[in-house]
Amino acid sequence: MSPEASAGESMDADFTTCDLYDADESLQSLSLQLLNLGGRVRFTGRIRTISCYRDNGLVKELLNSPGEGSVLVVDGAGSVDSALIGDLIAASAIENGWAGVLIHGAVRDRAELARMDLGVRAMGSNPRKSVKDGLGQIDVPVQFGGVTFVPGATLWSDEDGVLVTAA
Ligand SMILES: O=C([O-])CC(=O)C(=O)O
Repeated sequence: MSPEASAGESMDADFTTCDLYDADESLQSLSLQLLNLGGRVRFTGRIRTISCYRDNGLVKELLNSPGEGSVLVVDGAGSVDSALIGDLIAASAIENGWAGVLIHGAVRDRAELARMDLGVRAMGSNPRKSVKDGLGQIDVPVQFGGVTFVPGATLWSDEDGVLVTAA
């Protein structure tokens, strides 16, 4: 696929990360092996971010607002001690037009998430909920797995991995 074709990426996700990387080796590639847990394995969109720790108040709030095809990157500090989304929050993300959620942390309700039309990548799962105090930050650059995720950058995710436009 040509870089011109990739510039017109859309909801139908007509891309592969391997082709994108071959066309542009300046793309950042995530080394962290996040599991594909959503029903939509191939997804792309503009990045929004949240930084939080075992508190998903902001995640719930943001995914309940218009996503306009964006991908929410949640830096949960790599904690898998409690889940940052489950099927209810995922359902509100779909209703609000989000393309996907990529979590440096855990989810719950895996069986449901696998059936939902949403991109979901995370380190793993935990049935324990997070608190909802709303502590954390929205739309700040976050860094993990060798990638800097800047709000407004583009992310592509498929079976092979995750690419992000240069910071
Ligand atoms: O509410 C939560 O913290 C996560 C959850 O169970 C859901 O989204 O269904």
